[in-house]
Amino acid sequence: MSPPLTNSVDIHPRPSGAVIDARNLVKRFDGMTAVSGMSLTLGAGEMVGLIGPNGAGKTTLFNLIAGSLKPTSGEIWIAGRDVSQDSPERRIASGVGRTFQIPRPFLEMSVLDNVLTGAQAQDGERLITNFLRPGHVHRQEKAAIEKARALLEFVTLSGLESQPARVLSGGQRKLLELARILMADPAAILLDEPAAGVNPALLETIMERVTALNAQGKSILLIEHNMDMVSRLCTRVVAMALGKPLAEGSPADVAANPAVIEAYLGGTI
Ligand SMILES: Nc1ncnc2c1ncn2[C@@H]1O[C@H](COP(=O)(O)OP(=O)(O)OP(=O)(O)O)[C@@H](O)[C@H]1O
Repeated sequence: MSPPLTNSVDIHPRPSGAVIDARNLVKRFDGMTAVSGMSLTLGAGEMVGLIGPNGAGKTTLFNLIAGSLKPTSGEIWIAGRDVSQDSPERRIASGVGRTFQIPRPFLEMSVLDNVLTGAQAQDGERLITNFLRPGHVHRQEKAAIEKARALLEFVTLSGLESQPARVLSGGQRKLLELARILMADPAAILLDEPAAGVNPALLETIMERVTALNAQGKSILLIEHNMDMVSRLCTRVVAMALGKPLAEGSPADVAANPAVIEAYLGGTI
């Protein structure tokens, strides 16, 4: 069972056991506060929905967890370690992968090569190893290609591996991005609106693949406006508004919460 949601200060002085533990995060941009005291935990194997009206601060929270933004204050712990000052690359190595609302693959690169860009830096990228141990480097590259192919099969894009990524539809690009982040074997995955702009058939595929990943033990934090998807996938939902937690509970309870309804109707923003 995960610790309850709270926005009080310094409630977890020690590691909490959660895969992701965001503590009292604040992010100010010039003249505006996008996240203003947000805490949440993601437990091992959990799939949690993060909802809230436009501008609530959900994507900014993802950016803080993934490390593309540094918090004004507050802490981010991943797998029991304070990563607040770590680079995005180190956070990937710590086990967090994130997707974007609008994926930006390398359009002229093949689908397979796009997936390979998600591999953690390999020895082959170090000149000295290339020179001293070419056989080892070759085996690593072969293993990476096999893994990328298996992931393309998992996301149902195998038939397109040699095509340039520009031929993919919006939904297929989301699946490609999922395969790319899986190359780094993340324990926790942050999905930013996987349903947005995706046709219904591919949406089912995305939902199935996300369910399969969770069944494999991946912890998943899902930003999504599609409440049907959230209700089908998540057992716990956190609602935020104005950069803060607003409600937490089962999808049905949160959707019926008057403060959440009010926030969506524009009452609190
Ligand atoms: N780099 C930035 N500079 C200035 N303001 C920003 C920046 N990034 C986000 N904001 C502002 O922070 C607030 C929260 O934005 P954010 O994108 O996190 O919300 P969101 O909940 O993800 O919204 P949506 O559901 O529309 O994607 C918004 O008012 C936004 O304009």
